[in-house]
Amino acid sequence: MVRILPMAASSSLHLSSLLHYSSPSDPIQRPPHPLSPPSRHRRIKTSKSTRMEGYNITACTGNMAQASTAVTEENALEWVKKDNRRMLHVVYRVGDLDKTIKFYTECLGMKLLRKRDIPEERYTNAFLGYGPEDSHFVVELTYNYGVDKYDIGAGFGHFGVAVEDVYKTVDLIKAKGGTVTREPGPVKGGKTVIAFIEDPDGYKFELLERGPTPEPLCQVMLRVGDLDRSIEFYEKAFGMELLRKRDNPDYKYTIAMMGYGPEDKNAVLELTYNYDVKEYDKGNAYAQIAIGTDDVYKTAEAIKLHGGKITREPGPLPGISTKIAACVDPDGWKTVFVDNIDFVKELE
Ligand SMILES: C[C@@H](O)C(=O)SC[C@H](NC(=O)CC[C@H](N)C(=O)O)C(=O)NCC(=O)O
Repeated sequence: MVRILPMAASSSLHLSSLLHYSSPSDPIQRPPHPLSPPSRHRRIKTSKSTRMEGYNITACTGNMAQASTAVTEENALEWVKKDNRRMLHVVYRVGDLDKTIKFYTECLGMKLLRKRDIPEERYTNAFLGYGPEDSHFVVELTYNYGVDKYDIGAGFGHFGVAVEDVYKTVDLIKAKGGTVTREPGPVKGGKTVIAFIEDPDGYKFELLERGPTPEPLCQVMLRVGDLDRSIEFYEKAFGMELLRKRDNPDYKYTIAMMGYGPEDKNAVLELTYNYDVKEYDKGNAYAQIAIGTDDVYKTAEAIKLHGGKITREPGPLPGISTKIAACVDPDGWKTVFVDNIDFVKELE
């Protein structure tokens, strides 16, 4: 068994999760958006037509600087809400790609969408999900050669999968030898029928009983230390909506569903605050979510304006031309924004 140190994991993350973005550079005048974005964002824009005036405030001084900053912040907020955003995929590391692919396809009903091996960087990616990547939220598994075990930590919660019959799904998973950590039944303090299972690496999947849905892979649950701070960040810096907030005092937690459209049609980020828990160990297994944007440069500016920390300045990846920007939220959870046009070209 080989364990990797958090730092090693973090550097392999940069390579393995970013280098797969490769496509020709962004044209000056963009063609119509080829994605099928969520209902909220159907407007087609060009890079030039959305460019914001007064974005650079570094030349301003004194009161002027304050006035300019205020306007800029307003514009930034407006722009992130109008941007064509969608959760594209969630990236995490696994110790045995074939075992995980077998589990996700046979037990969870996902399809293997694509696989790519990067021998020079010693990793392989596999993309799996319930529909094509140009219109569905999917998982991006990373296998780093020779690394068969990771620490999932305590901050990562689970991935949510909507199924029509949780009991039947659990029976199937048991028959296939899968691990069920919470038997089917109504969620404590609520009515939704849920169950929890574990994949071969110990990542938890919550099965949620719902009617037919276009987006069965429906949640990424992360624990946060200050829910209001997180809600404000994801609203203002990321342009997400607070879709639902529910306090469960009997079980001492509050959840907030954040996303780019209604929960029944779009994958969402489920932020969980456990009373009095301010910090979590993040381990080295879970990596990040990727979100599509029409402009990584403005995305990064808006994140900075709202107190986010940019961990990779916006721009094309070296050697290839897909434009990305990366940041961490107030708890240190990472997100990569990917240029929408470049992302679609990658899939061609
Ligand atoms: C339907 C939707 O509201 C849920 O499924 S919430 C699931 C619920 N979440 C939590 O308890 C979060 C707090 C917990 N302390 C944590 O940090 O994970 C849950 O997991 N319920 C368990 C159950 O058995 O019902």
